Amino acid sequence: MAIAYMKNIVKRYGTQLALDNVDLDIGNGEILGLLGPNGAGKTTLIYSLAGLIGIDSGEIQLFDKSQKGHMIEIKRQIGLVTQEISIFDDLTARENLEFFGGIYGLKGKALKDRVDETLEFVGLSEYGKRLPTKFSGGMQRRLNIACALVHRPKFLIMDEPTVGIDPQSRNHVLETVRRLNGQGTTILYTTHYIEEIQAISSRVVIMDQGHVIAQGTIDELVEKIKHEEKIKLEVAEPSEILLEKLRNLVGVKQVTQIGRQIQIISRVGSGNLDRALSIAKDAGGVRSVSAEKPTLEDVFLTLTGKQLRDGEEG
Ligand SMILES: Nc1ncnc2c1ncn2[C@@H]1O[C@H](COP(=O)(O)OP(=O)(O)OP(=O)(O)O)[C@@H](O)[C@H]1O
Repeated sequence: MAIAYMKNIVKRYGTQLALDNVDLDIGNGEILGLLGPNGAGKTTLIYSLAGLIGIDSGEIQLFDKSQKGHMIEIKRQIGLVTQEISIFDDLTARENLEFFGGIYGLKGKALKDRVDETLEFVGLSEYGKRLPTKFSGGMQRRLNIACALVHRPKFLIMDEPTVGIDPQSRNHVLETVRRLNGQGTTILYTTHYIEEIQAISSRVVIMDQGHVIAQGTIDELVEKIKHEEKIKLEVAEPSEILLEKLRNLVGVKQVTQIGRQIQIISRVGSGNLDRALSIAKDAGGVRSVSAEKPTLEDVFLTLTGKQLRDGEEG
């Protein structure tokens, strides 16, 4: 059963088409990983699903109800963790949660109990009386998540919740997502970190330029490019001429380079491993070579033509 359903969604900002006839179902109880390069339309999709921005056309349903006419009722069952940390610096962690719980109509003992539970859930019980300005980036992110959880939503939408945090806090966030899901919460999770998607998603949707271009389990997506292989070369002298020669080989779909490392996505059985090796030898020498099976990252690269973290640090 789908908990959320989007059909033919179109959203423009002026002349910029941000969502171009998007169809998407989110199944009850799944962790759906949403991947896409910068500007693909992920945040626009999330904001329209959460009812924060209007769409130009199409139909959105949540919990079997159309957004039109039922938004207040729907919003009570959604939690949204935004990319920017949206907490009050001059309120303690506990007061932040009391504020957000209050918005959802919680009060008295019910509110106190829920705040205690939520602080415990994100591992901040000992810090309830502290101001978030004294928190590390990871703790602030956890409080940000807690604020979206205090009313116990059935459906949690998370827009890059781990940006800029240390690995330990990231693991804590991922563990929180798993535990929530184990308790029955459906989660839509966007990130630029493919390893996070691999760690938690039951299904993945890849977007590019306002379109959903692929969806399925990780195995199903990798299956889509089973006719391709990944050749990795470490060359002595990388150059544009060398890259151009590799790109011109028949059957080659992608050539990317980072320093001396060159990665080639090529059709299986095209014989390009030997050809690439010989071209690279002539162009100054090869330090190492390997051929590997494609990964989710290669699916992304093949389908979008872009690295997942174009223009991003780390
Ligand atoms: N408020 C806005 N006004 C005008 N254009 C916008 C606005 N918000 C987004 N866009 C444009 O719409 C397109 C989709 O943007 P969106 O932020 O949804 O992408 P995204 O996949 O979330 O990107 P990122 O990974 O960088 O957050 C982009 O071309 C973006 O420049």
